[in-house]
Amino acid sequence: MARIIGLTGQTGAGKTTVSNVLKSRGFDVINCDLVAREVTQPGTPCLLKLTEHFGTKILNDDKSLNRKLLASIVFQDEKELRVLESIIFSYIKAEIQHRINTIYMGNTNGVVLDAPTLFESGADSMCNEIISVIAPKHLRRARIMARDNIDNAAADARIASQHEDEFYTKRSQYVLCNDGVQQELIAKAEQLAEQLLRQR
Ligand SMILES: CC(C)(COP(=O)(O)OP(=O)(O)OC[C@H]1O[C@@H](n2cnc3c(N)ncnc32)[C@H](O)[C@@H]1O)[C@@H](O)C(=O)NCCC(=O)NCCS
Ligand SMILES: Nc1ncnc2c1ncn2[C@@H]1O[C@H](COP(=O)(O)OP(=O)(O)OP(=O)(O)O)[C@@H](O)[C@H]1O
Repeated sequence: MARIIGLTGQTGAGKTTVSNVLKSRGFDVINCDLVAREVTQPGTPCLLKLTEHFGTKILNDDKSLNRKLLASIVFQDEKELRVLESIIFSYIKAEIQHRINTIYMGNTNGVVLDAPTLFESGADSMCNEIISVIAPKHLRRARIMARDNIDNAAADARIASQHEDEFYTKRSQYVLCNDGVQQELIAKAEQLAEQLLRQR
């Protein structure tokens, strides 16, 4: 059985930065944002269910999901976000389980599930241990505005749909705070990787 390590935290906190360090130390990483994209490719049963609820307005001309439009709907309206999650989470979890069963059967230091909605989706139950990355809200806002080219309102809407620090920290064995320069987070992640490798 592969060792499964959950990696979670708020948008812009620094999960990808940490998962890149863990990858460089021999851990395999499943990026659940990318899994969510895969399960909503054109023609998939998940995308069909989403259009049944949200309408075909969420599709681009080439039948792919208009992510920006869906984001503008669900991050403004908690009820719609819950509907999206009630449809998509089961597909995401099935794909994660499939990858763990088929791809990571072999030699691995561990599989990292990089998932902003690790607890909300129930994927935390697949994990042996959990790392949270936290950072002050104003830093997260600035980071995602720059990274995703979104305005203040869109950044705040996304942030507001997530939880406060304590939600993540009290459910995690390891907490990394990313309130300094990125190199500091990388150093903390390197240290944690050492610790995880020692515990193998
Ligand atoms: C709403 C969608 C279409 C917006 O797509 P978009 O390309 O604009 O953003 P992307 O997927 O890159 O997500 C960016 C960030 O938004 C945050 N976010 C995404 N989904 C959620 C959610 N359900 N609740 C809170 N925050 C979320 C995360 O921090 C994520 O890293 C997309 O985020 C989505 O399908 N979300 C539901 C699935 C999900 O929970 N994915 C997270 C992986 S488990
Ligand atoms: N300490 C830091 N100082 C400056 N920029 C940072 C720092 N940490 C991360 N960043 C940058 O902020 C952005 C968000 O970081 P990252 O992508 O690692 O967050 P995330 O937790 O994966 O976010 P999301 O859940 O939105 O995908 C990235 O562009 C990253 O390069």
